[in-house]
Amino acid sequence: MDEERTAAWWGRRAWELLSAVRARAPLVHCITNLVSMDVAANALLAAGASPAMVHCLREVPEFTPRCDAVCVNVGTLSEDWLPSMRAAASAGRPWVLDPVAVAASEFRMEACLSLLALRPAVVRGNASEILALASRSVAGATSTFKGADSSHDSGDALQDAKALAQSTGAVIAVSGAIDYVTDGEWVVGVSNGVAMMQKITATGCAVTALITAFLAVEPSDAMVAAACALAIFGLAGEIGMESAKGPASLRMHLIDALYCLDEETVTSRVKISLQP
Ligand SMILES: Nc1ncnc2c1ncn2[C@@H]1O[C@H](COP(=O)(O)OP(=O)(O)O)[C@@H](O)[C@H]1O
Ligand SMILES: Cc1ncsc1CCOP(=O)(O)O
Ligand SMILES: [Mg+2]
Repeated sequence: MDEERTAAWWGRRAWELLSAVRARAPLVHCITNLVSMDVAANALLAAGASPAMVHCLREVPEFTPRCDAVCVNVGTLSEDWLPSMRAAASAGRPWVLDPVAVAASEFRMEACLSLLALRPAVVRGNASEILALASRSVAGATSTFKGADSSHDSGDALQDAKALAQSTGAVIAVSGAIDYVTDGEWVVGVSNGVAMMQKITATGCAVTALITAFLAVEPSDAMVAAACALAIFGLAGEIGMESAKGPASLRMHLIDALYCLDEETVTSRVKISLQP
């Protein structure tokens, strides 16, 4: 990174990218899980993007090339959907992979490894998912099994995330209390967000969809797109939490906050920093 990326620089970039999403309304093709479809589509709409949940294989060759970016999420994977995911990932659009519960089964692990080979621009997972994926892609990495929720802190997965980025060429984003984003060389940390976000199902899936929208407007810098989307989503969670009584109302207030974010709030409250 040749320019000095201060906190103020990141705040301005986050605002520029959110503004670009609002101005351009990128069409985001999501093949995402059944749990997340509603919240991911609503998060994309609130941010200014245009979501389309399309998973029929026969539609992919016609539809995906018309989209600005693709989000592939294996949360409710089926044998029918995997060919659609592979076709959408191969359509030449920038795309993001969410390896939900990748260690749940050998079928899911093999599916994720085959998708990784199709070169996603970004992989966003929680720490347990990134550790599990790295354990099968990177020599020397180890993992313990868990489902869709993380049983690790994001920092636990940082070294494996760097190795995974180096071996795949993808930017790896590990979410958690601090979100880490790495291209295998540089690491940035994003400290926006509130712990209650883990108590709403599919917040991870929603932020992966948001990363896809940011990638659509910043395809040449996946690391900046991912870090800014994570910060914007976390900031919406912080503002939403000011009015929320629990997970259900946080879900509503987070989406409202995402819709209402303004320049002053974004530039003063985004917390992204280069990690040593
Ligand atoms: N302890 C935490 N503090 C603040 N934000 C968090 C925390 N845990 C998760 N988040 C945020 O919640 C969102 C979903 O992340 P996470 O729960 O790790 O994903 P997943 O739902 O895939 O397990 C991200 O935006 C992340 O930054
Ligand atoms: C609970 C669950 N089961 C299959 S997909 C899914 C949602 C996972 O969402 P997230 O990865 O954002 O926690
Ligand atoms: Mg997840």
